[in-house]
Amino acid sequence: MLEIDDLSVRLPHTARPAIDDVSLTVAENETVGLVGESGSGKSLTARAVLGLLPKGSRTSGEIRMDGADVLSMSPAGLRRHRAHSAAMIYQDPRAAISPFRRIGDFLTEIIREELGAKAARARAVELLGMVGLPEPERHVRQYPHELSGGMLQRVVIAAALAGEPRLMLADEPTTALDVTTQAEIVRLLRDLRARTRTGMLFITHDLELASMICDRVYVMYAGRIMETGPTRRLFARPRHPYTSGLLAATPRVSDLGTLPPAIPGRPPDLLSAPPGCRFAPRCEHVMDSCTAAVPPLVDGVACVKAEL
Ligand SMILES: Nc1ncnc2c1ncn2[C@@H]1O[C@H](COP(=O)(O)OP(=O)(O)OP(=O)(O)O)[C@@H](O)[C@H]1O
Repeated sequence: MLEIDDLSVRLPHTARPAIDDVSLTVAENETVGLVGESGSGKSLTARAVLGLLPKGSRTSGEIRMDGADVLSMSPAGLRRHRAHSAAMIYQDPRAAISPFRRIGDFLTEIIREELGAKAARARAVELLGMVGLPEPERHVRQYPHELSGGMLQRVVIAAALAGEPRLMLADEPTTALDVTTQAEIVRLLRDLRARTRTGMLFITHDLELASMICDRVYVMYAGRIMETGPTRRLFARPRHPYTSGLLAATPRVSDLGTLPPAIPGRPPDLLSAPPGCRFAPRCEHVMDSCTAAVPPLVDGVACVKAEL
C-alpha cells in the first residue's frame, strides 16, 4: 500500500540528508513501527508521506501510495491524499485542535463539503462512537477544554478516520498522555485496525510500545534505517548494535532501583556527517571498516559486523 523507495531529503544549510536513502513499506492492515531517538528523521519521513516537507528541501527517491506518486501530486491531489489515503495523528491533541472550535466542527472539516452539514454531523457522532467516547451527541457540541487529554486524542483519531483513509500515520500518539491513558489509546488503535483494515505507520522512540502494537519495525538512526524485521525477531535477536543498545536502554519496572545502561554519546546533528556508519562514533563494536563506507542495508541490517 505504502512504498517508500530510496528516499533522501536534504534540508537547507545542512551537511547531510535528514532522511538518507530510506526504503520502507506498509501493507494493508499492517502496523509498522518506525523507531529511533529524537532527531533521527521519523517525523520528517511521515511528513514526506503527506507531501508536507519544509520549504527548500531537496528530495530524491519515490513515495507511492497505492501506486500513486506522492512527490509529484498537485495541491488538489495532495489534499485528497491527506483526507482519504494517508491521515496523520499528532502527538499532542491540544496542539492539533483549535481551542475555539467545537469538537463537531473540527471533526467535520474535511467531510462537510462532500456530505453536507447534516450528514457530516451525523458522521461526526458516529466517529466519536467508533473511538469509544461515551456521549457522542454531547461531545460534538463541546469545546476542547471540556475534554481530558485522552478523550481529545480519541477525537484526533476520529478526525483521522473521517475520510476513511487507507493508512494512518501515528506520530508519537501517546507521548503526551499518562501511562493508563497511553494503554487505552494503544488498545483503541489496535481495535480500529482490526475493524477498519487501515494500515498504520507507528512512530515512536519507545521500543516497548512498538513491541505491543507493531507487526514489523524499522529502526532509524541519523536519517538511515539501521535494522528492520518482524517485531518478535527484532526484539528477541537484535542484529545491529544500535538496536541492542536501544533495547538495553529501555527501562523496565521489574529492574527496580537500577538505571538501564544508556548508549554513550549523542546522535549527530544535521551539521555533522560522520564518515561511514553514522552510529560508528557511539558503537562499542566499531572496527576500521565501519568508517570506510556507509554499510548498505543487507538482509534487514546495515552493519559490517552483522555481515561477518
Ligand atoms: N522544518 C525543519 N527545519 C529545519 N530542520 C528540521 C525541520 N524539521 C526537522 N528538522 C530536523 O531534521 C532532523 C529530523 O527531525 P525529525 O523531527 O524527523 O526527527 P524525529 O526522529 O521525528 O525526532 P523527534 O522524536 O524529536 O520528533 C532533526 O535534526 C531536525 O532538527
